[in-house]
Formats: sequence, C-alpha cells, structure tokens
Amino acid sequence: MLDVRNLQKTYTGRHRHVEALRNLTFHVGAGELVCLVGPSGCGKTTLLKCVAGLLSPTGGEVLLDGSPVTGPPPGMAVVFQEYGRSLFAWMNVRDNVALPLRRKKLGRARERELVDHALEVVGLADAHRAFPWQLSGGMQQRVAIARAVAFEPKVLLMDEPFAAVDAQTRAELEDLVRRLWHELGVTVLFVTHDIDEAVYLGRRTIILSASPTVVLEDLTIDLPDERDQVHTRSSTRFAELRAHVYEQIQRAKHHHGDLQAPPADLGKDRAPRPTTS
Ligand SMILES: Nc1ncnc2c1ncn2[C@@H]1O[C@H](COP(=O)(O)OP(=O)(O)OP(=O)(O)O)[C@@H](O)[C@H]1O
Repeated sequence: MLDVRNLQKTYTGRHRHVEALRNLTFHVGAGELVCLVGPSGCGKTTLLKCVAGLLSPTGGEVLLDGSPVTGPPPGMAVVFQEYGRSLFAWMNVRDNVALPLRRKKLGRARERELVDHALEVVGLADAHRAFPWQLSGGMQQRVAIARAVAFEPKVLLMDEPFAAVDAQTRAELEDLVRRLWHELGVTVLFVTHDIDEAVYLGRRTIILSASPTVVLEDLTIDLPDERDQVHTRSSTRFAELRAHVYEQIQRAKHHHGDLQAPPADLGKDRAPRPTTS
C-alpha cells in the first residue's frame, strides 16, 4: 500500500543546510495502523509531509499502491496537531467538514450523507451548527478527524494530533482512532512523540533515530487487539513494551543516521520481539 524507499530530505537555505532525513525505508500494509515515534526534532513532520506529497524529498521516493507520490494524492487525508489552525473560524462544523469534499463534486445529497456519517462516528452529530470557537479543544480535534473521515481516505496520516489536548481527552481520542480504524478499514500512519500512545495505538511502532534520521527499529506491538485504557495500560506486556520503546528513544537521542544502528537488546527476559519489515 504505502512504500517509503530510501527517503532523504535536506533543507537548503542561504546560510543553513539541515539534513533532516538521511535514509528511511519502510512499508505500511493495507489496513495497518503504524505509529512513528522518535526524539524531538528528528524529522517526523518532515517525513509525514513527504508522504502526504506536501514536500518534495531530496532523494528516494514514496509510493502509494505502486505509484510515486508527487503531490497530495486523492486517497490521502492528513490530521495535524494544530486543529485551531486547520478549522475555519467563520464556518460552522458542518461546513468545515464538508470543505474538502467540494472538489470531489459528489452532489449535495451524497455530500450531506458523508458529512452526517462522519459527524455521527466522531460523536458530534448534535454540534453540526456550532462554530469552532464554541467548542473545546478535544471537540475541535474531533471536527478535524470528521473532516478526514468524510473524505473517505484510503490512508490517514496523523501528525501528533493529540499533543495539544488534556490527558482525558487524549485517551478518548486514541480510542476513537482505534474504533475508526477498525470500522473503516483505513490505513493509518500516526506520528507521536508520546511513548505510551505509540505502544497503545497500533500493531507496529517505527522508532526513528535523531536527525539525520534513519529507522532505528521496526517493533511489533504484540498486545491483544481488544484494547482499553485501563486493562491494556496496566498489563505487564504494555509495561515491557513501553520500557523498551523508552530505552530505544533514549538511545535514539544519541544515535544519528551516520552511525550503524545497533541491534535491539534481545538479551533481557522482558525484551520484546522486534521485527523488521
Ligand atoms: N522549512 C524548514 N527549513 C529548514 N529546516 C527545517 C524546516 N522544517 C524543519 N526543519 C528542520 O528539520 C529537522 C526536522 O524537523 P521536523 O519538524 O520534521 O521534526 P519533528 O520530529 O517533527 O519535530 P518535533 O518532534 O519537535 O515536532 C529540524 O532540525 C528542523 O529544524
């Protein structure tokens, strides 16, 4: 479905060159939910923008179903962290959600159907006439998610979408993403700097090194598929995986792409079984 091959990105300015991504290769299968985690400034947003076709890589390529991504592909939707900036204050919830559908020219009835369904699944059916500034941060982020859902994407890219909401709202939104992923069968690439979130959400977590960035580890999250905030997070396996990702991130902070990635520490009893795909 989604292939990132030898992706490189160097920002070139008049006085400054920043090699953000050195060499990234990974594959996301259809219907997977994969998290990307790494130290602050390691290039997560840069990577996501390249995948979304919003930024041209310096080298390598992104393929969606075998076709190179050279601009925003029709089957992709992105949810950014700054929901406040992605919603238009002068449009009500319904119009904000409907906005990207306009260029699909689906006809009014179908558009209404998609918007109603999207608002229903994110739990905002009653708030469709409200304006963004009348909603809490968590509700505004739900509107941004509804907008992505209404678009019926094959691939949903999420860039630290819950970084700005409180812990309780974050937990609710995490469960919402898992539910949507299950119900819609959409492929999700989820960027986060939150280690718990990276373990809780998906079946795989890709751990990135510090910039210039390479893939440090592609870790299988072998938690049962039925997850909930209380039992999953208090399970022994969750704690083991969390500790492992934490240690890897600590290592990642000192590990730049110019070094050979050392193998994951498999010697300890509690170490998870990392896989590379
Ligand atoms: N437009 C730009 N011009 C020059 N350098 C940039 C630009 N955007 C990002 N960078 C640099 O590229 C590197 C990666 O930035 P990026 O925002 O992708 O990292 P990140 O992992 O998303 O950061 P954070 O965890 O803080 O959100 C940083 O060194 C940053 O300064």
